[in-house]
Amino acid sequence: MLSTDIQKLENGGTSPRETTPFITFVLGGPGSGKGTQCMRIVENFGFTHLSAGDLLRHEISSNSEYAPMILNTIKDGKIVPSEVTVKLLQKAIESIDNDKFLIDGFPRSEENRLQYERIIGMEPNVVLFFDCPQEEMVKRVLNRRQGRIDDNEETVKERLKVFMALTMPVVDYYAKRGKIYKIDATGTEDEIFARVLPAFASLQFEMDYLLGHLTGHRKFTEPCKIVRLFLWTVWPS
Ligand SMILES: Nc1ncnc2c1ncn2[C@@H]1O[C@H](COP(=O)(O)OP(=O)(O)OP(=O)(O)O)[C@@H](O)[C@H]1O
Ligand SMILES: Nc1ccn([C@@H]2O[C@H](COP(=O)(O)O)[C@@H](O)[C@H]2O)c(=O)n1
Repeated sequence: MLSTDIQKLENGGTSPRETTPFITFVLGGPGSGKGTQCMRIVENFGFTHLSAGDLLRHEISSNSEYAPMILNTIKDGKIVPSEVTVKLLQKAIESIDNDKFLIDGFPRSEENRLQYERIIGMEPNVVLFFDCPQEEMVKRVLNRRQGRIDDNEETVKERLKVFMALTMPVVDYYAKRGKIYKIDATGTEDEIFARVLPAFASLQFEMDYLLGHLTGHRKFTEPCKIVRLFLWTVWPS
């Protein structure tokens, strides 16, 4: 039996949320600092952090029927089949009482993205992309020392290949749709967070409006987006 009741979800077991949550996808290569910056965004902006990698690692440690497949896929630096990852995300989103989510390390491929759209049925509101040179990412991964099975030279090489071949097309897709906030992920954690802050500051009004924390008319949504993009253009970091 799955720890996450994937089967139950396939049968429509979990009740849908009443409000549409504000979804931020967080992308970047291995070791680019996504998880580190997500923790700070959570502290400052009240998001719930859902790391796709953590959800998959949780499946391994809870010995679900998918555990051996997920373990081998992570060990090889490849991508777990999208239906598994999306069901885990769906279950988490539907069971957590918050209306703002940071979905970290997802979508890793066009297949991930399409499966998410098919099952969850909505687009992300914004996508943060942590842009980091490969040699810096490798250095950070090899210094992480948290006992991760994929933090070794061989797997990180494969993860970088997968990132360039499968994840970058997703970044390009969202860039074309005007949803990408590209963050220079070099420097100290503080310096990087100082670049993240203006992105969320410029989104605050739109988030509050969309989530019904402000009163007003729906026609304000488009002007909000224009103001947000303007602020981001003149003051990106
Ligand atoms: N700006 C930084 N400078 C140096 N080290 C950093 C910086 N930001 C994060 N790190 C460290 O680099 C390692 C990788 O960071 P983190 O886990 O946040 O990256 P990630 O993008 O979530 O990685 P992955 O996709 O592999 O899970 C961690 O050990 C973290 O403490
Ligand atoms: N959408 C995803 C996310 C992750 N994986 C697998 O987990 C590994 C670790 O992910 P992190 O985000 O914690 O770095 C990753 O290399 C993949 O093997 C996945 O398949 N799909």
